[in-house]
Amino acid sequence: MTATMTRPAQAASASPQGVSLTLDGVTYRYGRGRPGLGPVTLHVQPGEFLCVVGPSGSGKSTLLSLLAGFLRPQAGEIRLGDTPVTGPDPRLTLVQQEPALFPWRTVTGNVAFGLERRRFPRAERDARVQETLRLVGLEGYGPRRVHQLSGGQRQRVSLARALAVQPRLLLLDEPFSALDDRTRTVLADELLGIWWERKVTVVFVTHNLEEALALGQRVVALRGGEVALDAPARELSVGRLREMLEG
Ligand SMILES: Nc1ncnc2c1ncn2[C@@H]1O[C@H](COP(=O)(O)OP(=O)(O)OP(=O)(O)O)[C@@H](O)[C@H]1O
Repeated sequence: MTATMTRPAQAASASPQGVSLTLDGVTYRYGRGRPGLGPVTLHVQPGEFLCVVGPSGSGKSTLLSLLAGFLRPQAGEIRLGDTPVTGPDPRLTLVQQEPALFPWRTVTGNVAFGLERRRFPRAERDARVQETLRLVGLEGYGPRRVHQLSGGQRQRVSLARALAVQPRLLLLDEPFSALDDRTRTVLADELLGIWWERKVTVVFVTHNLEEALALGQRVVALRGGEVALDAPARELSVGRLREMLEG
């Protein structure tokens, strides 16, 4: 990443919309060998912005799949607030590396998708779509088709779709890695603004150590499915993180 990002100085403060996230001895095994993840114990505060880094195969995707409720841990428990996560949970949404948008729908249709599924009344749905498009800088793009958009704009739509339902936990899986450096920096900066405005809890997975340090209040590094490091971003450097991950 080339340009600098300006992180709001403080954690999201008064009455965050975000919910706390707790992993208590969470373990997931794909087969008989070593666990793909775990055991992992971790607590994320409401409104906190956590970045998760780690080399290929360290368990990042497994962690997100568990948080999203796509996988169920064989041991331990995941909780949002006080409630265990036992499957896909309406309080959280996931933004993936490749925006999985519906090409036959307009931008509005894509952003409205989650609201339709949750049976929001038409007027509220329309208002939320407009508000969310403004939030991601796509005001006026509603009638466009997805194929008329750039990669960065498509990822904005994906982010808008995730935000429109006003999640209390936002999961992001390498959301900017397919974008060029400049677009990546602009979107990362905007994500920070959105986090600040919405006060949502964020878990952001990335390979990019600079991105993790620029965005996260706190960084967790996974190695071999376990937490190798968990520290405030301000106490870390790219060099220290690299050493930890390679060591
Ligand atoms: N479907 C699967 N079947 C068997 N083992 C798997 C499966 N998916 C992941 N694993 C194993 O679980 C471990 C963690 O993988 P995971 O995909 O979570 O890592 P990752 O950090 O997301 O990697 P990457 O950055 O390459 O996406 C690895 O050892 C991997 O080989």
